[in-house]
Amino acid sequence: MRILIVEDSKVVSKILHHLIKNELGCEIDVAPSLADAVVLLDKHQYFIVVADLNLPDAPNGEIVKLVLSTYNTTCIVLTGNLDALQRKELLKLGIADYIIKENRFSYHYVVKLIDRLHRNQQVKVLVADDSTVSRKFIKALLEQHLFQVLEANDGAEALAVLEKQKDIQLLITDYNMPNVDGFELILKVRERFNREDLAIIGLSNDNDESLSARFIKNGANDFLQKPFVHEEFHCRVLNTLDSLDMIRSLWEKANRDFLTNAFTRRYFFNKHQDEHKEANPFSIALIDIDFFKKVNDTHGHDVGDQVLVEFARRLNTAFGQHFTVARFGGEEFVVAFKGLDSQKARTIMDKFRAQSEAKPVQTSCGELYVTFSCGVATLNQNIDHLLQRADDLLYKAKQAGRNQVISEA
Ligand SMILES: Nc1nc2c(ncn2[C@@H]2O[C@H](COP(=O)(O)OP(=O)(O)OP(=O)(O)O)[C@@H](O)[C@H]2O)c(=O)[nH]1
Repeated sequence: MRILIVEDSKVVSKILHHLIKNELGCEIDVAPSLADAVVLLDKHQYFIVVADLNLPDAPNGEIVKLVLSTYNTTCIVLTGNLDALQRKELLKLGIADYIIKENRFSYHYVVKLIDRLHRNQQVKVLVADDSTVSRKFIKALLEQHLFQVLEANDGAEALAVLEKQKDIQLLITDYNMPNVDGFELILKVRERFNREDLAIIGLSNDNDESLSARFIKNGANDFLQKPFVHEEFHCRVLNTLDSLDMIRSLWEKANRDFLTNAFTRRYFFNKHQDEHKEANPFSIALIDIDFFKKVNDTHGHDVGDQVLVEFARRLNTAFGQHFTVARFGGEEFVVAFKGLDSQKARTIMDKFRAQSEAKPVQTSCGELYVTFSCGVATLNQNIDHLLQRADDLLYKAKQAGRNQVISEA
């Protein structure tokens, strides 16, 4: 990504250049005037132009129109002050945002906004509203912030879109809609999508004061009363997505092992604790790398870590798409084979064992050949009992000489 700063104050452009470079590491050009900016805009494709409204050769914000219309590039406006009329005109032109140069937080906000806009390109937002005018208006605002926008005419259509496109991160829904209204929609959506999967902002032009609290109590992350101003809309969307990122990162920390990125023991139990209540066969393979202590003792802990990372990667590549792969601790992993009996699970595990044994792990100390032992058991009581049986079988595999998979008869 390449950014252009158009700013005649050397101090301001230096601060911005420093912050953007440090935090985003992207390429940055600086133009002190409109004429210099045109030369650079003709030469490069910019992701964002951060432009000062008052330039020596363009004192009335001419740069903004030029960037938006001639170069079709997203523009963030920097200004010392802004009156109500100027603000209205800038928003009408379709700038991403304006920032008043007040203090150091203003410059940090610019950096945060550029980063957000960059990430927004991958973020899908669904707008559910039966009013075409309102939907198109919200869509235009979201597109100024570079989101991928999908539309639904009512709650039922929104549910169908969410069902098809599982990677939508934000739903913005109106309250009054035919078929399925905003409340019903949120309730149905929350049955299927957790807060770490999907954020929701409710909207309404209804005068009912209790509406915002009702929306939030029913599972929305935020609520906006119509009509709203551009800036408030953008701030709410930004905040909501920031908290979604935060929730996701906390979730990852709790459920993914830091070293190998495999799921944690905690995730495994949360997901499979109640498996015995379902009728399907359910097997687990408990896996333990052979003589792993020797790897550490001979080559050092770092090389041991490299082996663990590669081993987890192999397990994930082989099974991760359909089954749960978790690190139970140390050099012990588990694969939950939902839908497979122990014979089937043993067969595919043994195939994986043979492939893994034949392929050396590349480490900083060279190639290392690693084997593992494994016990496979099928659920007939509860998950703790199942793990105990798999552990007994794993012990048998170790006793029988290692590098083998033993399952229940
Ligand atoms: N590098 C590294 N080593 C770990 C980690 N967690 C546990 N270990 C080491 O894994 C080793 C496990 O050793 P043991 O339980 O004796 O098992 P083993 O050497 O694999 O022997 P068998 O299981 O009997 O084949 C210990 O040396 C632990 O210190 C880790 O995150 N990184």
